[in-house]
This record gives sequence, structure tokens and C-alpha cells, in this order.
Amino acid sequence: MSLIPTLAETVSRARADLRMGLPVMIGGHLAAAVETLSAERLADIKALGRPLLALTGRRAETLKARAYDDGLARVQVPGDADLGWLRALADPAGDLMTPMKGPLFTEREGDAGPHKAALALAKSAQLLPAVLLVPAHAPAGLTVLAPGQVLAHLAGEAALAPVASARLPLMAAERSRLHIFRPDDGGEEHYAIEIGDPPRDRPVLARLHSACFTGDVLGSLKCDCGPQLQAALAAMGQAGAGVLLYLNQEGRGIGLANKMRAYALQNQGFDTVEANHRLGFEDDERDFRIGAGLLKRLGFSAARLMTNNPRKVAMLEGHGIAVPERVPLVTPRNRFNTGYLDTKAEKSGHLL
Ligand SMILES: Nc1nc2c(ncn2[C@@H]2O[C@H](COP(=O)(O)OP(=O)(O)OP(=O)(O)O)[C@@H](O)[C@H]2O)c(=O)[nH]1
Ligand SMILES: [Zn+2]
Repeated sequence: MSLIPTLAETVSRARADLRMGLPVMIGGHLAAAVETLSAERLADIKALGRPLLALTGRRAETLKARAYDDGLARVQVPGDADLGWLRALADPAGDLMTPMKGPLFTEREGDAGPHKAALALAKSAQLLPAVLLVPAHAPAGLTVLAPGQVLAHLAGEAALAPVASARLPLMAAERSRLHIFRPDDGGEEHYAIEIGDPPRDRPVLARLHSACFTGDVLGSLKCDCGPQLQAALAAMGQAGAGVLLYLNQEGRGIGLANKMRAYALQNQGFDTVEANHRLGFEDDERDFRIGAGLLKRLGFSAARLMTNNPRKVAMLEGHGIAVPERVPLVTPRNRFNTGYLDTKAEKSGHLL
């Protein structure tokens, strides 16, 4: 029956539910994202039983809570815990002001499948990875998912379909086209800027650029994104051909709100990698398969890739795009980005 939602559609719906503060049902548990949870819903969840707070191993490490379930901690929630208590565990903004949150007790028995799926869903909704779960029967109207299905779907690759394309003369290259691609799972659209008419049977000068609102649009001095974007387009304009993929993976996949949380932590003295970890994220949450998929869709099988990130090269090669050449993309340092660039070189393996 084609009118029943598919798994992709149900997962997408669940993501939207969590973002607006509506719980979802995962594997017989009611699951609510702490970031968007209201006091009324918290009271109703507590009335159903004893909830557990699912946190990533990264967040648990900062909070000195034991993570027994391989990268995941299920924290016991005391009976008198209120929204403020939950938010303080979810959000590291106040960690330095109020360091002692514990002692926190974590579950070791029982199945952590629903908790793992709920955290993966919260991350994919670009919310703080902190979800309250309680065993319950599904109240009418909530989105219902099985943990295995959620995890399998999120680990899979969304199919991207071309939606529209048109000529777009740029300062860097007058002969340019912008192509829009839309995933079939309700996720973010991604863009391809095709410069000139690159032959499909030769390695194309290519750049996989992850969105950076602060750098690309505002001209932030904290990172190298804006100058990299302009330098890549200029190089392609000069060469007369190239393709720049503009991937909407803001903040290395954690979203702009979480990136600003990470910046606030950087103001407290943490570096870009530590900040992501304290928030409960990995330092890079991007899915680089999207770039390989788009290049293939555009008809390319080899790229001269403009990047300093060896992981991008490896991921393309692992997903069917040969990279015969890496073209370095080094932009000027300033006093605001020099620490960031050093951290990328030291901790993330960037070749700078
Ligand atoms: N979470 C987080 N994301 C950041 C920070 N600074 C920049 N970003 C994001 O990092 C990404 C940088 O993307 P890219 O320049 O494509 O990637 P890269 O891994 O640096 O690799 P190359 O530039 O190709 O060498 C963008 O999505 C930015 O929004 C930060 O401090 N924290
Ligand atoms: Zn940036």
C-alpha cells in the first residue's frame, strides 16, 4: 500500500517530532529530546515510570559517568530531577560554573537498543544528543519506530535526485551552473556549482565544501571556510572548468545551533575538537558519502580534489571516485583562526 509511510518517511517525521518537542516511540520506549522537552511533558513522562537519560559516551566522559553500553550511557534520573537538572546534563554551557553534577549512576543491565537509536535520531535532528526514555505503551498519535530500523536507516545512504539547475554567472567564473539535489529522506538539499563544461572522462578539479554560515556568508575570521570557498571558485574559474559541491553539513554535521554552542565553549578555552566532544558529538559528524554520490550523479569518476583533509580523499576513493591528485587549499592565517588551524593539523590530520 503506497499510502502508508515508508521507513525513510517515518524516520524523517520522528526527526521533526523531536525538534518540536514531541516524544516518539522507539522499541517500546517513549523518547523525548531534552533540548526541546517541556516541564509538562517531563511530568507526564515521569508519571509513566522511571525514565533513563541516554547520553553519548563523549558527554558521559565529561560528566564522569560510566558508559557501559559502548559509546552510550543510560543515566538514572532521580525522582526529584527537574528540567534544569536534565538540561545541565545535556548542555555543557554551565559545566565550568557548576562542575559537580554527580555522582551519576548509570544502568548496566537491560537492552540499550532503544537508547542508542534515540541518540542517533537526536543527532540526525541536529539536537543535543541527550534523550529521556521510559518504557511505555504508545499513546495515540506518536510516531512509532523499531531501534534496528532507525539505526539501519541512518547508517544508509540517502538517494539524491536532481531538482533544478540553471546558469548562474559568478564573479569567479561567468560560465557556471547551479544544480540543486534533494535527498529522498526529507534531509537537507545539497548543491553543485559546475564551472565551464568539465569533460566527464577526465579527473575534474573538484572541491567538497561543507556549509559554514559564519565563514561563507558573514566573513568570520575564526575559520578558513570563506577564503577556501572563494579560492576554490577562483581556481576553477582560472582553469576554465571544475565542480564545487556545497554540502549542507554546517558545523561538520552538528548544525549551526550546536556549532555556536561549540564556539561558546571555545570562548571558555576548549579547542574545536574538545568542544564537540563536551557537547556529546564526535569531532566530525559529516557523511562524506554524499560528495561521492553527487560526483557520480554528475557523471564524474575521478577528481583532482582541492582539500587539506586526507579523510575526504580516503572517503571518495572508498566510494567509487578515484583521486589521482590532491590539490592543497591553503588560505592566510590570522590571530583568530591560527589556533583552529593548528588543532585541525594536530588532531584531525589536516595537511597544512
Ligand atoms: N563543529 C564545528 N564546526 C566547525 C568549526 N569551525 C568550522 N566548522 C565547520 O567545519 C566545516 C569545514 O568544512 P571544510 O572546509 O569543507 O572541511 P575540512 O575538513 O576543514 O577540510 P578542507 O577544508 O577540505 O581541508 C564547515 O562545516 C564549518 O561550518 C568549529 O569550531 N566547530
Ligand atoms: Zn567555517
